[in-house]
Amino acid sequence: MQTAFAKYEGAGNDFILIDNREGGFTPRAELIAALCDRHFGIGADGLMTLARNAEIDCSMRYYNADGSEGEMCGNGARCFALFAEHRGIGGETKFFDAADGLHTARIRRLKGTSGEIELGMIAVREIRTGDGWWFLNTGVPHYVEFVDDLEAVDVTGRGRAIRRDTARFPQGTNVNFVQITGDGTIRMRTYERGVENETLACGTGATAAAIVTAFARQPHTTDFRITVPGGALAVRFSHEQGTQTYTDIRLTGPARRVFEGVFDSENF
Ligand SMILES: N[C@H](CCC[C@H](N)C(=O)O)C(=O)O
Repeated sequence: MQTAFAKYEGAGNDFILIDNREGGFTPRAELIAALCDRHFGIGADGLMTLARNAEIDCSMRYYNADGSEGEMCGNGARCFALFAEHRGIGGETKFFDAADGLHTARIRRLKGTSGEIELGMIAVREIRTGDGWWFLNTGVPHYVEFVDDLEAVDVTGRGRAIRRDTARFPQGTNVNFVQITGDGTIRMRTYERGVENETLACGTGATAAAIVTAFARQPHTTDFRITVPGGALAVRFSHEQGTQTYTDIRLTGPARRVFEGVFDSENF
């Protein structure tokens, strides 16, 4: 069967988007893994489907490059909102759900096939702390550790070991290494669960890193600029001092359509 797709990226985190309003695409794990393969497929960190929703603009479902389902993807959801815009779905603010709950995304700027998208994230109400690490859920699980020299970190090696530490993190975890560069400015690198490698950016990871930086190091800062290998993201939120609750979390950053095409599932 022939299926139309579009390829998007957000700060170098790249995705295959499928408009599945007619329901013709069945998201089988092996097919998704084959499509995301960078040598034998289209190549992507993940795949998202857009489906109808009777109450809001549409529904997003996210699958990692290995075919596993993730509850949420911050960069993916910004690309998803731009994809919805390109398909004429919803207004300037899009309302959609992902497996972690309801989201809004505001299209802040459009230029050619690119845009700047501000995405509402689910609230964070709990941060676990261990010896030199923090763990929280910003839609998917994230481990955060501060480092002095980001370039020197073996992100893949250390990321893989922490990701597989199911005694501490039963559902596995994404792993973020964060270097603080100033008040409200950080740099980070992420090892992604489900991609099983370092990626160029991670939106839920940037959100987790900003919140942990505020929680552990900069209690009065609520607005962060985050530099990642693939670009820059911004995160801001509301916070009541002395609590672990972070609400009105907004992730802002770029999204871009790179190309469109058609694949034949029989070839995969
Ligand atoms: N790249 C994504 C995260 C994908 C989540 C996935 N790696 C998982 O934990 O299942 C982001 O921008 O937030």
